[in-house]
Amino acid sequence: MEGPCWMRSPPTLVTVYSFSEPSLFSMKISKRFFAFGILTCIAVYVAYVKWHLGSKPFVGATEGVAESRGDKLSHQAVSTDLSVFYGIMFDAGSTGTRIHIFKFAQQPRETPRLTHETFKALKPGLSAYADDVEKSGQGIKELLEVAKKEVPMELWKFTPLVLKATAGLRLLPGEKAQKLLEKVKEIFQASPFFVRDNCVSIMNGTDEGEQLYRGSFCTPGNSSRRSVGMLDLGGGSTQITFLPRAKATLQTSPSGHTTSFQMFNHTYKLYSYSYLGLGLMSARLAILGGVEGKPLGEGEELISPCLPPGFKSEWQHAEIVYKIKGQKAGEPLYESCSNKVAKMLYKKVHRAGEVKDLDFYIFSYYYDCAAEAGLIDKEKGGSLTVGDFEIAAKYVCKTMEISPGNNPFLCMDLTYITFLLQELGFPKSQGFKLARKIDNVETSWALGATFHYIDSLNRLQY
Ligand SMILES: O=c1[nH]cnc2c1ncn2[C@@H]1O[C@H](COP(=O)(O)OP(=O)(O)O)[C@@H](O)[C@H]1O
Ligand SMILES: [Ca+2]
Repeated sequence: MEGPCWMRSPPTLVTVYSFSEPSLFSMKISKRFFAFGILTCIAVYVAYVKWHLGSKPFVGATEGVAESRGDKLSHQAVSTDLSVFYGIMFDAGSTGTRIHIFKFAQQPRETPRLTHETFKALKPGLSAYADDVEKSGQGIKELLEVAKKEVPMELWKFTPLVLKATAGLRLLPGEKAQKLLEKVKEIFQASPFFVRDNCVSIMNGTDEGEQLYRGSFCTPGNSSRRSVGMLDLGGGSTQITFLPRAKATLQTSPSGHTTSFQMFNHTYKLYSYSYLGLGLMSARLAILGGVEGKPLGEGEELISPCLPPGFKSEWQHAEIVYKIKGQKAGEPLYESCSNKVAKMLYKKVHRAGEVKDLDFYIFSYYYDCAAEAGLIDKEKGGSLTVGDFEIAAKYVCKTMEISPGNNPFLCMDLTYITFLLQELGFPKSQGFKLARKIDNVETSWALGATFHYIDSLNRLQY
């Protein structure tokens, strides 16, 4: 990537006081002020030169080691002045907790570049421990061990450690979510990494989309292909984020659907919205007719036209086990399922007219379901249209009329995706790119959020 991944804010301006009618008193004062002013100017100048020439990422990382061994990317610019620093981001998602350890390299007078990512994921998500907070710490500690192995010991205390939670914790009662976050904070504070008071939080949905977008600028080698839009289908929520070309899109968007952020000294005005409860696992529950956080009564079961006829099983979601059942054979599965899905989605999603003219990347469960249905390669990803999802949904539902197969939810999931994409405003002919990794970096909001966090530390410093 040629351009900077984030821009440093200029040094703060210093207000200069002047005295128009000098008296003896004011002369004394002004002498003191003059001396003070000179000292202030020198301090500001030194800070500015340090900022401008050193261009170091943040106070802790100025101690970063000079890199001489290097990895693939840092070899391109081997220099004794190359400083290396790290950032650790925990993604506490609704279905799992993941650690992203980002390694950055920075040449003097240049902005930092991402050179490597280490990624590890654990299941279930943090929200699964809502009633057993003590147990939630085990996974976090395990993932921290990965960070200790990855980050050189001398950089631990300069490496920021952050956890951001998404839909799983958003859907929990506030008090339960808070207890889980406090437990994580306790573990973080006992760790050897750089931890601030705001190190754990629940991220709002618009931010989630924004950080995903921000991160797309920062993957290595991404100068030529700035993606225009992104769709993320998580377990609890789904996000749509794009950079509108038409002014009308921003003007006619419902409130809360737009945001703006600064990057490359430029303000980006984004359309970004997150639908809580429309992530794939939450959608399954809604399609089945269940209610989030509410167990079924004695002898109750959820009967769905999207499950294979005659199928009977149990399904666990957010620590609740539901008895589930398919309907009796009758109407073709795809038709009955699509009626149910259409009702579930009715008036829940805002249709932004412009999306049909833009290019979109789609991630997470869009990717997983497409791979499971054999529509794309599991490793390499690929390109698909809304129509491809529909054809696959029809095919999978048809085969389920005969046998449930390996994944009895696949008919429901593919039908849901087909309808969700159309509700969001995409025509059947719309093509999407599906990628799990771009240049060996996980496509997730974690990278953008790490840049943003380190940038905010920089701003605090100056
Ligand atoms: O870092 C990542 N890279 C690629 N896919 C990810 C990453 N993190 C989560 N996912 C995908 O996100 C989906 C699960 O969503 P998640 O648990 O994050 O729910 P949420 O975003 O609604 O809280 C799965 O399809 C999983 O493969
Ligand atoms: Ca997620």
